[in-house]
Amino acid sequence: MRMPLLQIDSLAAGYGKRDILDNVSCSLFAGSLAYVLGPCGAGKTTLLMAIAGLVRPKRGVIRLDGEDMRRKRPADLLARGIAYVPHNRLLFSSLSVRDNLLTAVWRDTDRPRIEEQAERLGERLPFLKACAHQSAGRLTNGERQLLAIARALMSRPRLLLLDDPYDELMPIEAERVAELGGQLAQEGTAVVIAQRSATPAACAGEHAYRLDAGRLLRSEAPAAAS
Ligand SMILES: Nc1ncnc2c1ncn2[C@@H]1O[C@H](COP(=O)(O)OP(=O)(O)OP(=O)(O)O)[C@@H](O)[C@H]1O
Repeated sequence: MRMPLLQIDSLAAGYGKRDILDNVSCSLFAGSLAYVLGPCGAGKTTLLMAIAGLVRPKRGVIRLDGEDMRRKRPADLLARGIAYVPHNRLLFSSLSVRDNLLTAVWRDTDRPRIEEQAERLGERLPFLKACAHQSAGRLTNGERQLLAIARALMSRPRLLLLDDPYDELMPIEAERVAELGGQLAQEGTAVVIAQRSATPAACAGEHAYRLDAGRLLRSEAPAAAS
């Protein structure tokens, strides 16, 4: 039987004594695109951060390729293929586009591989090359979001977690981000997109979950692009 890339069983997580996630279970296969929907404060960020090792689970198990990830540090999880793109993108506005991309590189020991990946991303997202020496602060919101995703892709993740990626984007920018998520999934990356509600940028036919009072429920597929 095919093993899920990510398997979450009975996960509880939160802050201090307060549980935000309660008994969350789901699984995700390589090459799938999943949406986690929920209103402000539902716990979407908490869930993605727990998967990325940035919030410690209180109970339950998170497995990657069947291996328990609970005690792994965020850097280990990154090395194992989990990349998280935060809600506010966390770019360095005064640094160039290229330098923002290279902030993803922790060790400079494999320069040809780093250059090769930066080149590949530049072919996929031409503005990365065209604006390489421009400061990230001068990019549009859509470009900033794509740069944040490209930075995460520098580590060639198998699981990409996008936290509210369509926030403050114009519809055409949101479509480009959605298109990139779809392409990555088709190429074999598992992509999770957390957002407040189904939007036109979210495509039909994908896995959709809803966070409700700390529980993760299967939801109707988000509306088709219009
Ligand atoms: N570091 C923290 N310490 C304490 N409480 C927190 C912390 N981070 C988030 N919370 C609380 O946890 C709850 C869930 O927050 P979370 O950011 O996971 O929700 P969300 O669904 O991502 O919301 P949004 O759509 O606004 O980003 C909220 O009540 C929030 O106030």
